[in-house]
Amino acid sequence: MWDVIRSMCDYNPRLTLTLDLTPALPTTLGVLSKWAAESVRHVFLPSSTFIANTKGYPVLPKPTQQFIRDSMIHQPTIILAGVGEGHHSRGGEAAYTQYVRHLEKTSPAVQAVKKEGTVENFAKGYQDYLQAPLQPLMDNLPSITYQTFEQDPVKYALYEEAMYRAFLDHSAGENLVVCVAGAGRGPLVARCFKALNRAQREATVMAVEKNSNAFVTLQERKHREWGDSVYLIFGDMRVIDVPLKADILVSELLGSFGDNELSPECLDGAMRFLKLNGISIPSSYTAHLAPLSSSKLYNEARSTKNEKSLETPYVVMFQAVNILSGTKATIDGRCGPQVQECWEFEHPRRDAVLDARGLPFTNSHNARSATMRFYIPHAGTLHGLAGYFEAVLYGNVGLSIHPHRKDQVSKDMLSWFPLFFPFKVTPIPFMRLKTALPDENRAYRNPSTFPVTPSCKSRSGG
Ligand SMILES: C[S@@+](CC[C@H](N)C(=O)[O-])C[C@H]1O[C@@H](n2cnc3c(N)ncnc32)[C@H](O)[C@@H]1O
Repeated sequence: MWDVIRSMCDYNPRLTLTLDLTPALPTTLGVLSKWAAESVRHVFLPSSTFIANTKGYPVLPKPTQQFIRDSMIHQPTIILAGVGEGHHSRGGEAAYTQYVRHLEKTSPAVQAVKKEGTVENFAKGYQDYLQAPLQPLMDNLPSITYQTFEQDPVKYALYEEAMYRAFLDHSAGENLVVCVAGAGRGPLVARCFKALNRAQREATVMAVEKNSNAFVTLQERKHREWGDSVYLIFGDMRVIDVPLKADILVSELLGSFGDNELSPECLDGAMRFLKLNGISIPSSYTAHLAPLSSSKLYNEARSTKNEKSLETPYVVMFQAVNILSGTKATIDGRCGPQVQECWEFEHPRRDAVLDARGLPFTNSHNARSATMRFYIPHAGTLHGLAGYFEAVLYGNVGLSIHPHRKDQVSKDMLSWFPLFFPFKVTPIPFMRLKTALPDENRAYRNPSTFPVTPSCKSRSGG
């Protein structure tokens, strides 16, 4: 019914919902998650929905408690009714209000926003805010963007750990050569020296950067901090030459969807800097997708009035969204898990065919496509896809924004929000239980078969 009304109103952003919690909630909470993707402004909560606890105070049944806690992230107005009707011996207006406040305070989502150092706290004010992804190859990033990157302690700690472990895998007497490709203002160079110090290894470090503004900071840091232990090389890694071949190439050219800041293309050029048995940090990265319902994000994408606004991905800190797919793969193997991997890039490419300069002849090896089949357990409307990435830096040290694995791999990492790929076609309603994505929504790189073309400003709330 809601879908019919909002479709008739052409998704007018002034249309909002009030949920009436008078009837008992369904026992399967998955059915309710769809409301997370809608503009629920009010929740109507009559005293008759409450039950009495052992001391006679009004409390809510467990499923309703969880639903209210989850909904608190959207800051709905809770309308209490019938609080003077004497349904509970220890009732009264204050008891009901205090209980609702308690649910708000103990809501994990609200607590995460209040806790310093969490992504949710860092992203305050950026929830569901659409940003164009960065294009660090085409654009020279301003200093303020590098400053935002550098606020992420987790990313740099993991890079340091990866370098440290890679250094330990070389013997102490070796004079290593490390190349930091795309060094920005130098945070990875600084971490490289920390890792060398921890591992008690010696290395010559080269830092390559094509952004003249960032290069000035590198020069200043060389002068003040690093001295002759660093060679600074200005230019595009796809064309320049470096004085030494490296054992380890360190880069951070990753986008929220893995390759969308053109890491594969840039690293193809930089592989010339590596010794035959040299390694890359990261060694690989994968892109992941899930079907997404969010009338808020869909409306935001449409509202820019730009013809291409529904043909471009956006970096977004998701809040009012619902992933439509089921959390597990189906037993018969027909449908994969809730979030599925679509493709991978590895560095260095062992199978590469290269020209005399060590560069690939074409870029066709970086083209990717994928077909995925998702299990959709509950009816809902598909507005687009959620995109995530994971990267292996070295060994079992990695980076991840995959919703199920990020906390194990790189908890509280701030650098990347997910991507939202809106669908240009009218939102697709799923009425049946088992549905796969329609065929025309498969290919990522081909604008004619996929309503989204990758354009690459910001990766997170910066
Ligand atoms: C995402 S930033 C990371 C910077 C830095 N490593 C950090 O972690 O703060 C990527 C950097 O790579 C540089 N870059 C991108 N493509 C490049 C290329 N082809 N050659 C040289 N530098 C490049 C950009 O200018 C930018 O400074």
